[in-house]
Amino acid sequence: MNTKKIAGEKAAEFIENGMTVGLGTGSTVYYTIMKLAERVRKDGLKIRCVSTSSKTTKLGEQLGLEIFSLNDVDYIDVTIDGADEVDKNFNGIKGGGGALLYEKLVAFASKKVIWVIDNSKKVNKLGKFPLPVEVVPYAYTHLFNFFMESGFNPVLREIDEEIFKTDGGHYIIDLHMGVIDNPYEFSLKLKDIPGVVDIGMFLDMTDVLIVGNEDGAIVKLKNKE
Ligand SMILES: O=C[C@H](O)[C@H](O)[C@H](O)COP(=O)(O)O
Repeated sequence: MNTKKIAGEKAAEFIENGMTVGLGTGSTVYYTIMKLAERVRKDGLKIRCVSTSSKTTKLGEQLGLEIFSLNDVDYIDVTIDGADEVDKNFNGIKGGGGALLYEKLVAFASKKVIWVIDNSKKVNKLGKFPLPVEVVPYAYTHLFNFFMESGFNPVLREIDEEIFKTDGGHYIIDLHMGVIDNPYEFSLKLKDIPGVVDIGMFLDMTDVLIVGNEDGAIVKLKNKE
């Protein structure tokens, strides 16, 4: 049973004719994008999309979805995205695929944000998943050393022995922190460091969580059981 598919496809049901839709990045929202493209093709669903990464743009365009730049829309009705871990308050860590900055910008421009995850992503406290920090390349060695001295266990993200570069042209340093007891305080502290562009901690940004299970998708609304 593909629980990512179950969650991803369920989220597509939230999209209606005429909407501007934010398309997240990753292997779960992939199924949402596939389903939306099918509805566009078969049912004549009319939507405008805004993408959160070059990967998603490529996929969307291949499937015939109309992709607009974020600056060309006034707002986004609904954004659907994945997450790397999510706590009971719908706060989460994202950026495992490196798309955190654009994902956060798209989420910020959205009236509603839906996350699609499988059961394994639910946590009591954030921090098990390494926290991605997107940094300006000009200063990355200094930021790395600072994180090291602070005891944050930093790892510079590389792919095929090359430093990974985000769509925004930045680098990512993943912090292996363990449990983060006060995410709000820690988020402010990190974002205050010069050269930190953004971090993969998404606090109070998500309205609906869709969790894929073996026996179907569970839809949870924020602050309601
Ligand atoms: O940068 C990537 C994104 O934040 C993804 O949404 C996140 O990593 C979850 O991806 P997946 O659904 O593939 O686990």
